[in-house]
Amino acid sequence: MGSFEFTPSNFPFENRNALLDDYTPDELVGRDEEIREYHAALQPAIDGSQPDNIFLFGKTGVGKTAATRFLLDKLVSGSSEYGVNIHTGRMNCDGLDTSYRIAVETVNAFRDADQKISETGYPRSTVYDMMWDTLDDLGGLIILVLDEIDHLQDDSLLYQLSRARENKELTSARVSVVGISNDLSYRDRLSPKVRSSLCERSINFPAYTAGELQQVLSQRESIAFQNGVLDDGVIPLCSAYGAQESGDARKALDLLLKAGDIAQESNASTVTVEHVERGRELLQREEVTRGILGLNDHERILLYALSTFTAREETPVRSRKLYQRYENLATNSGSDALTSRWMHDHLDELEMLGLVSVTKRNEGSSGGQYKTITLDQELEPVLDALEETIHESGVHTSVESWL
Ligand SMILES: Nc1ncnc2c1ncn2[C@@H]1O[C@H](COP(=O)(O)OP(=O)(O)OP(=O)(O)O)[C@@H](O)[C@H]1O
Repeated sequence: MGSFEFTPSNFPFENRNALLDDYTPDELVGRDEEIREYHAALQPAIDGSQPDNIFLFGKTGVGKTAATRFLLDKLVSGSSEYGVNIHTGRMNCDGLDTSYRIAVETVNAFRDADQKISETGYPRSTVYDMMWDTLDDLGGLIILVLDEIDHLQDDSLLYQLSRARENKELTSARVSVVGISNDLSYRDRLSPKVRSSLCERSINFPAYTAGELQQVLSQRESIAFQNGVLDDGVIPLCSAYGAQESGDARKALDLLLKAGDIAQESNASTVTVEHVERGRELLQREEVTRGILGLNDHERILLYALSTFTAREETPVRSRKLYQRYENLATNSGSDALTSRWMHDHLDELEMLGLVSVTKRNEGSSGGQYKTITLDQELEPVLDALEETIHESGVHTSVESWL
């Protein structure tokens, strides 16, 4: 047995942390147009006036948060240089999903440690009053960034903020809101008044192209890796996969990190395209397992039913046939099958998780519509993950006859 002592072994990395999600590079590449637009929208702040509210939208991993961090850091350092009073507060609405909680967080973000308030126990109007007082005490311009704003269950705070000056709640401070969302339908769900206020300036962050991802990854290469350790094809391949997977820079960076880790574990002398391919396989497996772990028993049985068709190369399968098999497996495992209506709703969820793909088809001259379904992942990792999670339900024994 080896000694298992820990000794530094950085190869192939120079600074592995530069590939982690919380790292913001000094310059952002591949987002010139969006950053120019965002910069212009924030420019009034440095001139001493209030910028419009800004709404940033685009799919996950396209640089919305990174661009915000980057520009607000520059704005705050500019404000001290030019003597303008600017404060910024950033909150993620994923953990703070009501106006009440955001208001408490806003109070606490700007108060000294001994003045912070508890998260519960006040009427909402009291919390709002404390928030107005806190903001007015700061004075000047306050930029509130609400990341994942679509998690906010009510729009009371957004509404109140849009009227705060008009209602004389704020007299010395002005607040601009930056809302960030990857839910493209969020804007349409807002009341017209809140929508027109929040979305005074909307900036779309499109998916990265493979070329833009190459710029992002090459910039990180120089910080994260030792000189010359990446084989030529590594960055183009990670970028191509990232572009294929919804143009997500996070995924492309994760893949580059995984390839580096695999090269390190196998004591290779360079990072190769084979390490990238192996890394991709492992990441896909992890993603499939994570998605399946979050499903309930019936969703897993449904996925199992679809896997049996996939194993026999009988996909795309019509929803009626899939439902029959799901019903069979559920009954055999001793649980009552849910309705076909349930199945249709949950197929949409499985599709959003990237596990299945659903296609609507027309019946032809009779004019009816039906759906066909295929598994959107490799069969083997899906079955592995299902088997890990489905033992107790009794489906496992009944499914084998179908495979
Ligand atoms: N143009 C870029 N240059 C360098 N790194 C980038 C760039 N765009 C994104 N990244 C990096 O990719 C990762 C994801 O980016 P970011 O968090 O900004 O995405 P997002 O659009 O806010 O996604 P989400 O909606 O999931 O929060 C981060 O690690 C970020 O540093």
